[in-house]
Amino acid sequence: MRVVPLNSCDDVALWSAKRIINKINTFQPTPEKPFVLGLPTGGTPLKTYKKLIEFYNKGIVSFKNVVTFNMDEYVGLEKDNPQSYHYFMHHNFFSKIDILPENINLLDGMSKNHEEVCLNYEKKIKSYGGIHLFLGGVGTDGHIAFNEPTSSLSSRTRIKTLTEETLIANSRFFENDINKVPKYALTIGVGTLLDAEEVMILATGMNKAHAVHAAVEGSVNHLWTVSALQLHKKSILVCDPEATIELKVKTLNYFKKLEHDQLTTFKEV
Ligand SMILES: N[C@@H]1[C@@H](O)[C@H](O)[C@@H](COP(=O)(O)O)O[C@@H]1O
Repeated sequence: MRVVPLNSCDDVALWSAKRIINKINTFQPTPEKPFVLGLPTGGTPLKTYKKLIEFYNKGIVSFKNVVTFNMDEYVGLEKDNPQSYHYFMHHNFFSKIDILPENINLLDGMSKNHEEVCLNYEKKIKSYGGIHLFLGGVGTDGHIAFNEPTSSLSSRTRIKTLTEETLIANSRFFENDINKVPKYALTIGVGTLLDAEEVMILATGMNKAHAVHAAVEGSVNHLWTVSALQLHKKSILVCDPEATIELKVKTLNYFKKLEHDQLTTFKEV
């Protein structure tokens, strides 16, 4: 695992946006060979989306030949509900770039047949040959997407019941009323995430420190699904200083030195 300890959450946004852009531009996507990008919602990636939009406006990147798959969606929220992840993505990102509507994929939380929706999502990802880069955040309890503690580490896209901790954490988007937060969500599985060529998880703020510790220094286990990153060939965890406070000094220094050497020797993100 590569851990990238940066100086601020703004640096996390810039670094992650640059990495996405480098990946897309190096790939040189075409309509026949699109770049396939997995995307999250949440407060953490918002700044990355803003940076990507800035780079798009400057003509540094185009999303015309990019296909996206979002990680998850609440069950029972209409697409135009401001708390739905459909709304979040359109409002904060898709409406501000040149992505083609037919290239956007999100799970349908209003469907009558969740199983079929989830199965088709997996099939569609496969039909593109898999995801090139999956961007994600992490929950305070270490969940990735909505893979709550005890989710199978080989799970695929499916419906999940949200834990009380997640309901409480996400109630900030629902007038701080836990009863208004949907109890279920459709989510890609840990296995779906691990299939991506590269996984980049962002962690900012002190409330993510325990999750970062579990991901980097804990053992692989289903209570902290983010720890499954340890099984991935190319996973990157990009952190601000607050998110790394539970790491051992020795661990943190090792990764800081690696990144310093990377910058001075290879001059690349
Ligand atoms: N399903 C989402 C996750 O994908 C996200 O990573 C997490 C953390 O969100 P935030 O970045 O707002 O802390 O929240 C939700 O539970």
